[in-house]
Amino acid sequence: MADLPGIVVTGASGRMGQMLVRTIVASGKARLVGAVERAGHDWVGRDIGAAMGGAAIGVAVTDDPLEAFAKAQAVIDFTAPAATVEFAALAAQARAVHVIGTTGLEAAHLAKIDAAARHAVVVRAGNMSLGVNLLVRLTQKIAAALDEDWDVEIVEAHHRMKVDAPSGTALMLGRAAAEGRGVDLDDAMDSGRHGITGARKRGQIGFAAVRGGDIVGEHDVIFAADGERVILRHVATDRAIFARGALRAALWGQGQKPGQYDMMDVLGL
Ligand SMILES: NC(=O)c1ccc[n+]([C@@H]2O[C@H](COP(=O)([O-])OP(=O)(O)OC[C@H]3O[C@@H](n4cnc5c(N)ncnc54)[C@H](O)[C@@H]3O)[C@@H](O)[C@H]2O)c1
Ligand SMILES: O=C(O)C1=N[C@H](C(=O)O)CCC1
Repeated sequence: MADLPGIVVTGASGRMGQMLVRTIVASGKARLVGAVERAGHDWVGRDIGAAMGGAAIGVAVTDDPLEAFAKAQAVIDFTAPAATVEFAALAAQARAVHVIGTTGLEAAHLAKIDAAARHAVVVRAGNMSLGVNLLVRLTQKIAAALDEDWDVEIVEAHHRMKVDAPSGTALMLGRAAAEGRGVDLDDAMDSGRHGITGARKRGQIGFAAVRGGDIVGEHDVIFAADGERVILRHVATDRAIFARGALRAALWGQGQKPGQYDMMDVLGL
């Protein structure tokens, strides 16, 4: 047991944080050695198992990430952009693999993560599920096979608490479609249409976001031409798919060279 890689979960009280704690503890492949929450959170100081409403598991929630990371071989981080940037520097300092599931990261955040990845292994993906990563590959292949007579639209739906749009997954799918077409997503992207938009421009990749209820995550990639449509769809019904992917990434990252990786590397897709 003591030989198993030790993992710290950040944002441990969150929707994904709690799912990760359960997944790691049940896995038999890793040990939970730390649970981090933001300073002032009322779970700080409590046993994470008890705080989640179950039996105590001997890991107290802390607001001191560096102290927690120093004991770990990996950090799994599904929090928020500002926190993830801070954790990237600290995980690199502790030489722990940093698995980043946080979405909504902008260029300035990504630059700091790149800097951390010069010293440590970082695995980052907007979606850690096997199904979505397969869908990304399929999207790229279909986009490469079809010309711009086929309009690409990405429609995503998530729960009412989600704070970023388009979703990280939608951006992965959009990037895959752009790559397949040999264009830059920044040039082709059309997101958040409203008002008198004018007709759709040829070659655009459109994004639309639905937010409501407890939707875990749904993504359609629509290729629409005159007279026919091809629709690729992924429906997540359980956050465990993301947590399993993240744990797999944390284990895969052990012994890899410093650098930035994604779930395609982990899954060998
Ligand atoms: N990549 C994937 O597969 C995947 C899957 C699901 C969710 N996500 C992303 O993961 C992130 C979290 O999603 P969620 O639904 O769990 O959100 P959530 O709001 O339920 O949880 C986020 C947690 O992070 C904590 N946090 C924020 N700042 C912190 C800090 N400085 N230190 C420690 N903890 C801090 C919050 O207190 C909260 O408990 C989002 O960006 C979401 O889009 C990614
Ligand atoms: O619940 C979320 O938030 C999710 N975020 C990721 C995204 O932005 O694509 C993955 C799906 C769930």
